Parts: sequence; C-alpha cells; structure tokens
Amino acid sequence: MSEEILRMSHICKSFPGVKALKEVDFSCKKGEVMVLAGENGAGKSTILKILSGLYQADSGEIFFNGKAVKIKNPLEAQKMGIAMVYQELTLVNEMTVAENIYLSIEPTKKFGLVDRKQIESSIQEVMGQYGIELDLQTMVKDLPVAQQQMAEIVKILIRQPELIILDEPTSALARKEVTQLYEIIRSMISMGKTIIFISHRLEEVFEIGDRVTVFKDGSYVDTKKISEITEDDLIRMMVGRSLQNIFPEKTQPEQEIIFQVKNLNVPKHLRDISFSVRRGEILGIAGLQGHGQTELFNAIYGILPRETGEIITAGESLKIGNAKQAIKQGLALVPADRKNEGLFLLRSIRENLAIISLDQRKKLGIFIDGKKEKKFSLDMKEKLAIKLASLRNEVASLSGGNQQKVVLGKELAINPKVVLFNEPTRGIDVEAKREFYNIMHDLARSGVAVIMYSSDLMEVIGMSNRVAVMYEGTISAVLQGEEITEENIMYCAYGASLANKGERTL
Ligand SMILES: Nc1ncnc2c1ncn2[C@@H]1O[C@H](COP(=O)(O)OP(=O)(O)OP(=O)(O)O)[C@@H](O)[C@H]1O
Repeated sequence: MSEEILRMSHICKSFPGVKALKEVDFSCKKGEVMVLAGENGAGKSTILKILSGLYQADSGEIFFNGKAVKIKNPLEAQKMGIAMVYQELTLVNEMTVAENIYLSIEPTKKFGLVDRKQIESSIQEVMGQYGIELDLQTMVKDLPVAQQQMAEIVKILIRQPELIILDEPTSALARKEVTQLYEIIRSMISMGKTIIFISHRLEEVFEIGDRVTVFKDGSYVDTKKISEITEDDLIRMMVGRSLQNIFPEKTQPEQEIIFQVKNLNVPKHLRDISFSVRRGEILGIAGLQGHGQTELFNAIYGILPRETGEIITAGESLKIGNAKQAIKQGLALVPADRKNEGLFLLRSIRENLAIISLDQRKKLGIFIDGKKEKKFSLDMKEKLAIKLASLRNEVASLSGGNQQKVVLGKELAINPKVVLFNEPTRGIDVEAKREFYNIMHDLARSGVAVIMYSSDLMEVIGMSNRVAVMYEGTISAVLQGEEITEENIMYCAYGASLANKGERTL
C-alpha cells in the first residue's frame, strides 16, 4: 500500500447559520486520483479550500507528508506543494498567458530576480512534459474557456506541486477537451503527483478515479476503491436522507395541460428541452447546480434569447421575447437572486408589491390610483401573511422569508397562469419555508401551473407531482409517483441513465 500524503482529521467549519463540515476526516495516498463526491452543499469545496489555505478550519488537524501542519493562507499551501485549480478561473483577462504565469511566480521569488526568459523556458518545459499546447502570447480574454483552464493548470504546474486539487475541472469542457484533461491528469500521476478531483459526473468518477470519498450534508460518509464499487453503490453512499415533515400533502393536478415547452434550444446552455405542465401541477426541476436550470427559466421568461423553441399556454403558442411580454401572457418568475433581480431594496414594501400591476395600468393609460395601490398591497400582505411594521418601510428592512413573499406578491398582481420559482426558499428559515410551501400549494390548488427548481433535493421530492432532472443543459429524465426518490434523481443528475440502473426497469 502506498504511503499517505494527506490526512485531515476531525475538521469542523461553520459559516453563519451553516455547519459546513462536522468532524470530517479526509485522506489520500501518494500518486492516486482521489475523487471527492456528494450532493450540492455536502462540503466538498469547503474542505478543499481549507486545504489550500483559503479558509481556516474552526477545529481539526491536517497532516501533510506525515507532519502536522497549519495552513494559514494560500501562499503557505503553495510553499508546501499544495495547489488548487478553482472552479472560477483566477486569470487576469487583460494579460497574456505568459504574463499571468509570471504574476503567479513572482511573489514566490523562486526564480530570484525575475528572468522572464528563464521563466518562459520553464513554462515551455512544463507544457512539453504534460503535452499541453498553448500560445503564451495570447491575451487570456481571447482564449476559449478550455484553453484558459489549461493556462490555469500550467500556472500551478510550473511550481511543481505535489498535491493538485481540481474543483470540477470538466464542467465547462467539451468531450474532446475532457479527454485531453484526463491525459494531463494521467501524466501528472506518472510524474508522482497526487490529485484530488471534485466531480459531479459518474462516468468521470469511474474513468479517472482510483478511490472515491463521499460527503453528505457536511459529514464524511465513506471512502472506497473505485474498482470495488458500482455506480449504484456510489449513489447509495450519497443519498439516504429522510424527508422532513414540513411539506403539505401533495396536490392533485387536473388532466388539462396548460403549459408546454417544445424543442427549446439556447446555444451553449439548453439542448432540445420539451415538457408540459398540467393545471394545478407542481413540476419540480432537479439536477446539480449549473446544469441549465436558471437558463431554462430565463429562456421561458424571455430574458435569455432562444434559438428555437415554442412556449405554449392553453394551446396557444406565445411570442415571448422579453419579460414584459411574459407578464402579459400570464407568466410569473420568482428569481433566485431576490435581492438583485426580484426587489427594489430601497423602495417601500408597498411600491415593490404594486410595481407590476402599476406598470400594467400605466400602459393602459389609466391614472394610477393610490388608493387601489394601497388596497392591493394590503390584500397581498394579508394573503401571504407578510410580517411587517408598515407598508411604507423599505423592503430591505424585512427578513429573507418576508422579502421573498413580497417578490411573489408582486408577481401575483397579474393573476399568473404559470409561476416559475427559482430556488424559492434559499436562505430563509424553516418556518418561512413551511409557509412558502403552503403558499405554493394554494397556488397550485387554484389552478396555476407551478414550476420549481431547487438545489435542495428533499424540497423537490417533498413538493413535486413530477420531477424533471436536468443534466448538461437538457432534461435527462422525468420522474413521477414512486419513481421520485433521492437515489433516482441523483442517478440522473450525475449523468447516468436509469434504464441501466441495477435491477430497476422503467
Ligand atoms: N463562504 C461561505 N459563506 C457561507 N456559507 C458557505 C460559504 N461557503 C460554503 N457555504 C455553505 O457551506 C455548505 C457547504 O458548501 P460547499 O460549497 O463546501 O459544498 P459543496 O459540496 O462543494 O457543494 P457544490 O457541489 O454545490 O459545490 C453549504 O451549505 C454552503 O451554502
């Protein structure tokens, strides 16, 4: 058995209101590819940010090459030989690839006085060793994302790290580029490096990993040799939470289809999406974050231009090219980023609530009736039980849950036929969540078609009549009834086909 290069023991880390890591253990051996897997929010990025010196653990110990170490900042991690390629690239767009690499080397003074020629020949040498081709004189902003990522990798390889952390490096890459990255990883391993790889793709875990460690809700679950497990085993390690008793009993949708999306395509984001929603139905959209869910909502709502695709309500194809047209056609959107997209934070609660109905009335050339505006906002306050001191206060003075009710209240002014909820309960407390679930149910019961995306899988399971799972910009499966399980959803969210799953047949 090869020797252990890293051991992290009993690591705890909290952020305000969240225990991101609870007494977590994590270790890897020299020369292996260790995959770290788990649902969104499991704590994967957090532990690796601690390892790379970006965050400090609240408690716990780290041993690197057998020695106890304290990693106070990224520079210390770098000096130890630990390097991380982040999900968000860190290159300066207005500089060339070479300049970006000098920038990362200069502070280390590894090369003494800056001898650019010497650095450049070291860069060429590293690229030769790993078979990476890059034009060093190109401005970063002119490179495609895949090449930018290569530049990022060269930037860390030049420092000859022992342990390299890759946080979802393939998420923005096309198949050919992924194969190239795998080759580079294999060369890294043959040069004696150790790799930690966060992945959200089953195929990739099995193709590139030697072992896999699974986290769930901030806790360590298990570590297994890839060669000794199946895809089913891995999914089972990631799931298994119990459904909290905070969801109302499921609604009974009617048969009539009132909303349809047909062959929706948005270049680079969405591929051939078709689905329908019945009157009174709650359709949950699931999948790991970043697989096109927000783009789907924005494309339906006319914020993101569609290349092809029809949006149909009540049998009639709609021309929706912007949010105003969407509103006119009876579509409402509760956006994920309520503070920036959903509200005018410095305006009053009353103004926020009335803004859409006000706009509609203005368009019709009707005098804005202050009394009506007041009545509407009072009605909404009652209907949604918005807790507030005065309708004249700034909306920013409300709690997250009440702000979210205002976002919804303002949308309800148009009596929508379809409401799109993007992450409706993110960042609000459990009691406010429960209220929101009831409001969504009431909407469905009144005949509205509700479409909801949430990165909280249990919320999707607890609320939806059917669940459409997104993977890489398309809907990989639509589940209903007994099929709606955490395991099935994770299976599809990790890019596997349910048809191949264990003994289950569709
Ligand atoms: N800087 C931060 N401030 C507040 N909360 C945070 C911060 N970083 C992470 N969290 C929270 O800590 C928990 C773990 O997050 P983390 O990003 O480590 O999960 P993850 O497994 O990497 O998820 P993903 O697959 O979505 O990247 C989540 O609940 C997240 O919201």
